Amino acid sequence: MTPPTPTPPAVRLHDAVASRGGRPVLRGVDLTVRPGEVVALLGANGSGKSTTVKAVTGAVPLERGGLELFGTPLARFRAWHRIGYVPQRTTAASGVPATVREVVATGRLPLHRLLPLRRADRAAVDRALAAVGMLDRARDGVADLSGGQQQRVLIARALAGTPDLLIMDEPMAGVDAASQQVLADTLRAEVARGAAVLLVLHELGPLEPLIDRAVVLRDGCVAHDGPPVPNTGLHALPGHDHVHPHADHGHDHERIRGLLS
Ligand SMILES: Nc1ncnc2c1ncn2[C@@H]1O[C@H](COP(=O)(O)OP(=O)(O)OP(=O)(O)O)[C@@H](O)[C@H]1O
Repeated sequence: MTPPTPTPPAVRLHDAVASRGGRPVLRGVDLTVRPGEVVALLGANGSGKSTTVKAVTGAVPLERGGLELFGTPLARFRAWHRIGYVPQRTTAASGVPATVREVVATGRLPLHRLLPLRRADRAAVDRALAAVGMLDRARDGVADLSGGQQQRVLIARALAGTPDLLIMDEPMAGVDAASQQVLADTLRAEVARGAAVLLVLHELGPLEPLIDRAVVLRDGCVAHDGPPVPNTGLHALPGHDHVHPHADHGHDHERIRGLLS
């Protein structure tokens, strides 16, 4: 009997080299995210985190190396509806004359193209709004929301497409503690249904128990790829009692703490 074909990773970025504004930014990045896995991309300002996730969405071209999404090379990949992307927070939403529901409904566009929303689409939009606690604001204009609320709307837009890969660039930035907990619960549900999650973070915060792997960038290179590291500011939460299987790698931890400072 032939053994079952293993499920390919949701993301396989290998030896990625990319420039921005004519300057080299990624200098050989390897990054793999498997279904059901939550990977945090960490590193100092300017280390290349946003550029890496933009490369994963095909928005930043690679000069060397390769990208496969769900086992398909980027050049042949068409299943963009399988990916939900929440960009780094901007103020771009102010001035957009759309309601919360309209913005979240655009997350269904890749699935139903330009056809009118069907009942299943409307239900998915409602579910996504409820997941981020914004169902009661569905009719409000996005321009009238606070920055943190706009961020939740963008997260709901990504969730509405029930993606197999969810990519979020600093989803916690400017989000209060209660909303961070809402996001943590939402991500837990996404992972439970088998989604892969790639997060750009500065601190793990309430997401810490969900993170399977931390990838730390330094100057466009991967400086660490493994379990999240205690006491780096990532795990320095009160009451943190998570025990790591690699907790004996004291020297590694010292080194990684240095990388993040
Ligand atoms: N559109 C752009 N044009 C030119 N240079 C850019 C552009 N975007 C990013 N860069 C440069 O690329 C480098 C990496 O930026 P990137 O946004 O990937 O870093 P980051 O790790 O996400 O940083 P942060 O934590 O500050 O968000 C920086 O030196 C930045 O100045």
